[in-house]
Parts: sequence; structure tokens; C-alpha cells
Amino acid sequence: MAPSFDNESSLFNFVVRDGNGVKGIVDSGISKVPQAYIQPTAEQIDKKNASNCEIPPIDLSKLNGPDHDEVVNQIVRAAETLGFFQVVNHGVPIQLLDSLKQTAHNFFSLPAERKAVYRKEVSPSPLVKYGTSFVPEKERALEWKDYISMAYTNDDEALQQWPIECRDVSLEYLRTSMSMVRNLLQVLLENLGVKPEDSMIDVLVDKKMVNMNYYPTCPNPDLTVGVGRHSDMGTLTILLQDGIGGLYVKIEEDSEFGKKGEWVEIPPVPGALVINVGDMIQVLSNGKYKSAEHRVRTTSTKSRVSIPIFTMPNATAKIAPLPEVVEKDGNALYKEFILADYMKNFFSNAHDGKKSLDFAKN
Ligand SMILES: O=C(O)CCC(=O)C(=O)O
Ligand SMILES: [Fe+2]
Repeated sequence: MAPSFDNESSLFNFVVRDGNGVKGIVDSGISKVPQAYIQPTAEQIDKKNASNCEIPPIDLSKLNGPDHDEVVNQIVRAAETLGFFQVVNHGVPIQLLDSLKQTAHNFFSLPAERKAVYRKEVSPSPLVKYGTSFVPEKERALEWKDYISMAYTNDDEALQQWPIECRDVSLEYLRTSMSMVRNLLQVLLENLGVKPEDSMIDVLVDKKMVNMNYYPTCPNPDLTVGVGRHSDMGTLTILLQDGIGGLYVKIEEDSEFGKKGEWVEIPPVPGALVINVGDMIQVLSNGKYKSAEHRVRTTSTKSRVSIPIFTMPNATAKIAPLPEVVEKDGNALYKEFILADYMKNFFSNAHDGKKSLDFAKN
């Protein structure tokens, strides 16, 4: 029997502690969202206020041909302004993208007790975490999202420890996308005047994590968010979204993408992957590349899935703006820090736009 969802502590126990997730609330047949999910007015997403980001996806197969310079320009320009772009011919098989989405739906359709074994308090593996919202203990309003997170250390550990239901496709996704990620980093770093050695790129993508996000249908999409305003903390994020839509990015500077402060939607493009710059690249580039603020709307018609790969340096890595860039700019906008300290701050606070970067500000 589902508890009363208007009592905060019984809702918390049902959704978070017992691992039923938002999916559990929806399956119980509610007709309106519980109070705990109602966002403050300023955080509610007005669909009508966002335009579509009509920029065509970047064709990465052209990076090694006569259009090389043009493709480099497109990547750099997007990273400097919007912090988001989409890519096609990225090397990840289209069929795999379909399997990933199907796998995410299948995983979240499992009975709660099968997923709840991976809750962070009880997970048999330190690499695997199933949860809901972002930091439920700290949030004014909960996010309408459940997720499973799989950290990658090596193939053997992934094969042994990742949930069998999502393991193979997630590993294949990681395997087939990493050379694209490395190529993109190469382009971005070269444009900063750095001749990146392979070892430098190794450091930037040393840690990887595959997440599966599940946003159930929501009876009041205007009152809730799937994910609140945030930037991603790592190096680059690769995101597979399905055809539902609802990913919005805030424009940081007036540009061809729109006016500063406006929100644009990154529309679903069949076969494409979304790439976004994370906080570490904003820091390394001394603010040149933008780790964009983004958020996700919910919908009342269909559940949505998205499958990001987060890449980041090792927790012990020292991060600071690149000396080549600081020399050119004349000053460093960010101080040097240890990644573990940055992460601790990031993961112990509720989503709050780009506030995470304040930790690194000089
Ligand atoms: O679901 C999406 O489209 C984006 C999810 C996201 O921003 C994240 O997981 O960090
Ligand atoms: Fe994100």
C-alpha cells in the first residue's frame, strides 16, 4: 500500500529510503504531484519562454577531411558561447543508442526491490548507485527523476559489479564514445594554444561514469522539474536523450544562439549525441569555454530517459587554469584545487545553477 504522499516523512521513506523512486509514486496512480515536488515559482519552467536551438548538429566524420577547419570552428564556437552542441557520425552505433534507451526503460520497470538493492547505503558495489532526485536530504523541492549511476574503473570490475540488466550496453557505449571525446578535447585544447599530449587527455578523462536517468510522466509538469538548474562538474558530458525533449540551456552571452539569460531547448535529433562542457573545462580554459547551466522539464504524456557519460579527472588531480591561457589573459579567474575537494562541495549541495564554480573562483 502506498502511504500518504502529503506527509513529508512518509513520502521520503517511500521514495528515497525504500527505493520506490518517483516511479513508485506514479505507479500508485496519483492525480496531482505531492507537495514535496512543487518547485518555487522561480524554478518552474515555462515552456512558452524557450525557443529551440536550431543549430544543425556537427558532423564529426568531417574532422579528418577537407572541412576540418570549419568543423573545428563549429566546435570551438559552441563551446565558447552555449557550452552545448550536438554531434552526428560520432562513432557510436545508432543501434546501440536504441538499445541504451530500451535498456533504461527496462531497468526502471523492474520491481522497486530489484532496484533498491543498489541504493547507496546498501549497494553491493561502491561503483553502483541507484537513487532519486539529486541530494534529497538538502533540497527545497525534490526533482522528478530516478537514476542509476555506474562508475567505471576497468572492464573487469564493470563486468562484475554493474547491474547485469544495463551492464553490456553501458560498457559498449563507453567503449565506442571515448575516441570521440578525446578528439573533441584535442580540438578544444589546441584552440587554446596547448599542444595536448595523449597523457594530458588521459588525465582529463581518467574517471568516467555512465548514468541512466528516468523521468516518469508527471501529472503537473508546470510545477515540477526533472533536473533543476545546474552545470556538470566534470570535463565533457556526452548525453543521449530520447525523442521527448525538455532539455534547456541558459545562454550565457549574446550570440547566434540567442540573448544572454534566455533559455533554449536542445531538440532531440535522431542519431545525435549532445555534448556539453563541464566545470573542469571552464576552469582549465580560464572561463573561455562555458560550462552551461541547464535543466530538464517533465511531461505528462510519456516517460523520458536520458543516458549521460560524465568524464572527469582523477579525484587526486590538481586542477587550475592552463598556464598558456593565463599568460595570454594576464590573470587567472580560478585558483588551483584538488578535484576531490571540488566534488565534495558539488555533491553535498542541492542544484543551484552555476554556483558550483564559485568554489574555484579566485
Ligand atoms: O536528462 C537530460 O537531458 C540531462 C540530464 C543532466 O543534465 C544530468 O544528468 O546532468
Ligand atoms: Fe547535467
